[in-house]
Amino acid sequence: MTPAARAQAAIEILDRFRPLEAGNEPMDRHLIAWGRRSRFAGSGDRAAVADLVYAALRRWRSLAWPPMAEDAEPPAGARPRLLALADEAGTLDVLFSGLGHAPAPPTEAERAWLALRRDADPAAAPDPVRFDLPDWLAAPMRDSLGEQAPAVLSALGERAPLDLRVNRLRATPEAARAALAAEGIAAEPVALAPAPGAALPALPDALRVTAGARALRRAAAYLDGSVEIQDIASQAVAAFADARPGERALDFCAGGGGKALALAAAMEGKGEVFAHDGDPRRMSDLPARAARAGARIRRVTDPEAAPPCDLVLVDAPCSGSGAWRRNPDAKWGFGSGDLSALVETQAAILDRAAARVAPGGRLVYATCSLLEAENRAQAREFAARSPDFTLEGDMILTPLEGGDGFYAARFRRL
Ligand SMILES: C[S@@+](CC[C@H](N)C(=O)[O-])C[C@H]1O[C@@H](n2cnc3c(N)ncnc32)[C@H](O)[C@@H]1O
Repeated sequence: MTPAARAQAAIEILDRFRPLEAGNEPMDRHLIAWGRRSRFAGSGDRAAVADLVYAALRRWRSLAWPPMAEDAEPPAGARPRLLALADEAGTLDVLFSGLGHAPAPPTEAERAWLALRRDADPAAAPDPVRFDLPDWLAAPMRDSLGEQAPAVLSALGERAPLDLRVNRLRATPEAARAALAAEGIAAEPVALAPAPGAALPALPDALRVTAGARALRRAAAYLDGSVEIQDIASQAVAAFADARPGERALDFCAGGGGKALALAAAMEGKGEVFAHDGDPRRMSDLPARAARAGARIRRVTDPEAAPPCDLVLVDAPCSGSGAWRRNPDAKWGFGSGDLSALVETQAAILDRAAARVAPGGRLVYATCSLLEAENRAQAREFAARSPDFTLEGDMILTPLEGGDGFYAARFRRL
């Protein structure tokens, strides 16, 4: 497919998706359905179309701002968003050529709108537009992020990097980098960038892929468990939990097991790691992942059956707002009722998980959220109703530190 035909495909996919309407299927299902309908599209085409679609979804509202006239609606549908992206990238005439399967060239009215857009001050847009959020969410997000809000929310509009955690049970960082390089994948050491005066965990095993990302899942270093795909903020949460060799750890919301695997590596294969999830099907890939990583992880369906643990990690179900640059479709369907329901679920999970912590042990609560209600407010309320736990410290990460947005609080049981 030509770049222009890919742009046309992205417009058609987005127009089926309709981001601001309720009850949408996740975008990855739309992309899979398009791939099935479009046998002519190779893997490079599919990746390029997905990139365009996600780029538009991240900035769905600000890309269509400003409207042509003060009292007019912003332009509707995917075409103006793709026009705006192409205009920003300087590829308008290449992508909107009207030749072959390309979208039609910009009309006079569209060119006039793009000129207006180029001259507009983005900071003059209303907050939900400027921050690319559903209307109701702009105020809670601003309250949660304070003066960092504009920078953090603008960073959520960028493509996320691809980070790896070198699995010390299988390889050293040097050996993993060499193995990746032999297959054309460049990966450089990467660290969190703390704000002045802030202390964040060191991540000696973190790498960032700088070239060859598409070959990763076929690379020997990935297939033999030398590296795991894991964002640096997610790695920082595992490091913050401070799992040590010989301990007994329980990952209470293990999902696919990314954090359980990181805990097992930090424990150097010594001790016990249990994994639990409210939906055990979420852990179905874990045995294969653990075998590949050389880690022993025992799945438990009933967490009450697990013995008291030195460390219980609650990587709670949450808005995912810290990772919306990866899943921008999720933010458009996220409602205020969803937030209240999550906050309630998180509190119930914390109470249940706390009962599995041995005296003197740690409870780590984490979310990939940027919202205060799911983060510090949740941790404060747990501390207030749990006299046998003390809050040792917490950590707030945003994309400004270089990874996804995450929160983690560590409590110690008396
Ligand atoms: C943020 S995800 C976990 C991601 C995982 N720890 C990782 O690093 O890949 C949250 C998980 O919590 C699980 N969950 C939801 N409700 C739960 C509950 N009541 N008890 C335990 N787990 C629950 C979800 O099924 C989901 O897999």
